[in-house]
Amino acid sequence: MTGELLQLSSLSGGYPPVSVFRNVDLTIGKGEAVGLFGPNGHGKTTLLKTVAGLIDPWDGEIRFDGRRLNAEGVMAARISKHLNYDLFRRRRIQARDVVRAGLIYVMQGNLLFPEMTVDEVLHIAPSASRGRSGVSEMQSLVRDLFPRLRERRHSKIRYLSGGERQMVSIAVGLLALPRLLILDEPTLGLSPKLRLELSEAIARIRDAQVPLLVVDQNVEFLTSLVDRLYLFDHGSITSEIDKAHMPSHDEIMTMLFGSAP
Ligand SMILES: Nc1ncnc2c1ncn2[C@@H]1O[C@H](COP(=O)(O)OP(=O)(O)OP(=O)(O)O)[C@@H](O)[C@H]1O
Repeated sequence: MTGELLQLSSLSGGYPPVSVFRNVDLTIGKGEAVGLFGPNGHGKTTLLKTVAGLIDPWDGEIRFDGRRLNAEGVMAARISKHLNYDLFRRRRIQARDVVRAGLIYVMQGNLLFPEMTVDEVLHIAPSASRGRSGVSEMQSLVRDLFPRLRERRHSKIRYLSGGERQMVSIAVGLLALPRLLILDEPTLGLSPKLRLELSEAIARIRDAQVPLLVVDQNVEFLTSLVDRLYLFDHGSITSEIDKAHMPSHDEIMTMLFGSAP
């Protein structure tokens, strides 16, 4: 394995019995920032949740730093729709193992504990990085990136704006000392000013050498951020584009939809 951090090979999955993505081949090299762009509802989040160990893959391979994270073989059909599949069949991938390996997924929609304060949430985050060095450096990067969180440190999560919650979510991901940080729609639903603030913070995370996989609907943000961009359509990767050959917004729209809107 040469320099690959994440390697997905012929990965397929979905919500049984509905297939959502199929035969996905995707790699992220050490130190790389990679983007995934495509229409809504075509399976990007389902793919990311599968890589994060939240959903069992149906077929294919997830390798992280050369180590296989999912069990070998093809997932058999579900025996009964009335039974909890997880109760009688071993999971094919464990979210706990994925996190311990350093693959950290910041979900879409800021799923945080609403009754906890910012400080409380940020203090439990480093437990995922037990025994690894670099926590204080990461804490200092987080303080630099999101000074607003210091001002809001005694506030409960439920009282934060959408942008502030997104900052907390990304901060939690960083404090877990990711070897790869996956961000799912980090700028979704934010005002233009906050979107810019978040985009700049994510560019600084890239500059701090944290490998990234980012899904976002803002294609200009993605193309300026990443070393490589994958286009994703109807559950499959349709193109892989290098930074040196990055198309314009209109060209990407034409590649995906046949014409720019
Ligand atoms: N928990 C679920 N159970 C069953 N189907 C689901 C579930 N979550 C999502 N889906 C379906 O899976 C398909 C892919 O959704 P997914 O959220 O992965 O797409 P997406 O490309 O990330 O879109 P978006 O950008 O809107 O989140 C959609 O048809 C969606 O309705």
